[in-house]
Amino acid sequence: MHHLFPESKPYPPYVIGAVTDWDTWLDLSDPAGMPPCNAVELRVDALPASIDCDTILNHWIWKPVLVTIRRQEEGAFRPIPDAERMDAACRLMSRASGLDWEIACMPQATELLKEAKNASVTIVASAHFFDRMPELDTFRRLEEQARNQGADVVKFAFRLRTLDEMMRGTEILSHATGPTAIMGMGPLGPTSRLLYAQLGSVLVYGYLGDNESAPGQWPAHLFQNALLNLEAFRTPE
Ligand SMILES: O=C1C[C@@](O)(C(=O)O)C[C@@H](O)[C@@H]1O
Repeated sequence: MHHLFPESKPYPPYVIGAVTDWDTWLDLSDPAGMPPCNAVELRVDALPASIDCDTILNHWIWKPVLVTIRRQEEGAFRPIPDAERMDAACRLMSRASGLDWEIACMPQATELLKEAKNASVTIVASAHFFDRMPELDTFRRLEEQARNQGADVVKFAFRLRTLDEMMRGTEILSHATGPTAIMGMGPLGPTSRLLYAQLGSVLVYGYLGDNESAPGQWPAHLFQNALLNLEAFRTPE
């Protein structure tokens, strides 16, 4: 399988287009569609329970896919028991380029993560704070834990309320010990995403279709255009 960063070149950041509805996913199977992103995140937990892994695999798309089956405590659209999440991740990994797994659940998923590694599937190890911005120590501890357990990318999403909190995000990036993606949620989320992209966040999440997958995202095409228009991200001749 393809690694999410085929050239081991995470900068400029990859725009991830999050998909939360089946019709948008089906539209992506048209190769002429050209979704405005580098990779598509399929939020399996946002699809109706009637859409099983076989159906998803039968309608796979041509863009690199990051599979996410979010746990309830970190914002799932519908609750999925852990065993079922693990099973679905294992099946979908046969076609995926990346797998998002919560740092809190990594210790129970060592086999799954080992299989992802063996299949060169990028492991995005994540933690989400929908109502607060934790202290820097919390992020450092989570990052260390995630990297020790095989994370390729460590990803944090957090609710931002103040400029101080937004700046704390920049410290996460400056202290990072490997590829890191961070993003703010809430009213300051959109601004933070562009700022963090410029400061080295390796993934920028926007949405495809009509619905955000988290508060504070931009439509993916706006991110893509914005990044292409920033001189910092132009490839030197
Ligand atoms: O974890 C993340 C990041 C995210 O929560 C965001 O804030 O853009 C969006 C989710 O779809 C994704 O799984």
